[in-house]
Amino acid sequence: SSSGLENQIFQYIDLHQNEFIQTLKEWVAVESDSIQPALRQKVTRMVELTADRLRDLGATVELVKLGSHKLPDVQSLLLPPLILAELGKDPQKPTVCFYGHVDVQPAKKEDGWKTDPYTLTEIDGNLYGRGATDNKGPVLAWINAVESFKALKLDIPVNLKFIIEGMEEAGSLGLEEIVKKENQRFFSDVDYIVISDNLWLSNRKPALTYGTRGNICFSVEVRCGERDLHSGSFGGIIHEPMTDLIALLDSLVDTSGRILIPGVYDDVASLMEEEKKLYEAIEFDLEEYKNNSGVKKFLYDTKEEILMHLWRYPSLSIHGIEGAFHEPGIKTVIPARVIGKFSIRQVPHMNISIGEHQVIKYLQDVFSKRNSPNKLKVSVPISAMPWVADINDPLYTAARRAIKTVFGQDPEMIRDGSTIPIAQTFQNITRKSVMMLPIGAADDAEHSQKEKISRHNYIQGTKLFATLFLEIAKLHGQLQEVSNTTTTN
Ligand SMILES: NCC(=O)N[C@@H](Cc1c[nH]cn1)C(=O)O
Ligand SMILES: [Zn+2]
Ligand SMILES: [Zn+2]
Repeated sequence: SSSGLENQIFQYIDLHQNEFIQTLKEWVAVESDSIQPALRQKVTRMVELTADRLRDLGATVELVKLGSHKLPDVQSLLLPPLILAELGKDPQKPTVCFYGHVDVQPAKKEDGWKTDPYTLTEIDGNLYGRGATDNKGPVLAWINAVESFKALKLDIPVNLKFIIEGMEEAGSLGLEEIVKKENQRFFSDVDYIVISDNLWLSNRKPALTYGTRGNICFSVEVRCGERDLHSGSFGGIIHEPMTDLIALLDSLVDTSGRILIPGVYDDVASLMEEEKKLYEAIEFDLEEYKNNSGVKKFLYDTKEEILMHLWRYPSLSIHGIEGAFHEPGIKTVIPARVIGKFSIRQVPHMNISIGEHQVIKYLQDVFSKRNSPNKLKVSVPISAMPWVADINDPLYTAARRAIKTVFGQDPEMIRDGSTIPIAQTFQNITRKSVMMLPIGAADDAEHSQKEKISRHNYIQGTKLFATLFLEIAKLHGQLQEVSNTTTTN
């Protein structure tokens, strides 16, 4: 149950919920899509808007330049700056660093959105819009929590640091380098790192996340010449790039979802009895999860198989083909150059460079059997490692307590099938405790056409973060007591 202090904060948050939603609306309105080069300025604008908000809280904000990156067919493109901010520097208090991103996946009304993706629209208690849950809503919930302490003139019981980026959806370009560079400075006094960039496993039951899959993204280019050709004039007499590419893509997975690339499963951690029991104990409504997807049948029928194939086995997804004619109507063309995009979600203990080599070799072998004179080029634009944390870390204890206070129930301890590129880097480089504390529900449709966060989750999520500050402070007090006792004995 909540304390008097918590009740005071919760009341403030409830009373100001429409203002919090208004700010989310303003943030969603910025088309901060980090994938499409033409929208890069909007990402930078979004980062600046976030920096303004942090300054309003009284934080010291540094905008770190990340340089530029090279995209195929595009002159080098400026990366949006990275926000490093801090609020409070009391040596008696623990320091919590929040990581989030304010860039979004691409979205167009024509993709099948019922509402304009960049106009946050409330329908039946749900706030629809691109970035509502991934990740603008959670970033703002954290900021709202801080703002609530400030507005009530309450002492924030922890020092806060913020690392907010604008390139997460494009693989967190430039971020790893900064984490390494800042390890002895920005991160030196950080005790805990909290990420809130994933979803619960259920539409209603809160969760705490201790692992994510990694990802290797591949681009496979097949080219026959410099320009597209008329299929009447050349169809039937040339090796078509698209035919080669479709054959290559079709050779990657079988109908049961098994990846066909030799060696891919070699390093996957073996399944121990104890781990198996973990999946059996998890509360997971398969029907609800299926309904959320809108898909009638999954590749597996049991909860245990589904969870294992989301969290502890790799998967291969084909995302798209650049250069293919995709508009409505018929265009009788043979595209000269097509680029297939797919990715492999990696799990412990798979290795990125081994995975890259296995895939490149396999594609070259399949291609060489086709006797095609076309040019094949395989590249790896981005990759990220899987991450698994120790759930016995005190940070998880604090979060469990905060969840119990706000939601009245214990969280489901989960892993996530998606990727937070920087999670493992944070853990490896800084050696600090890293935790993912989601506030979005399983039906939030991240990356999809009906992305949303519910009003309830956004507001309760704000309360959760405020409570987490208090729980971490309590925990730190206890930890100090323990270490004092140890030294005096
Ligand atoms: N909400 C986290 C998220 O969606 N992350 C992306 C990151 C990524 C991975 N590969 C390319 N981008 C995800 O797809 O998991
Ligand atoms: Zn995200
Ligand atoms: Zn995302």
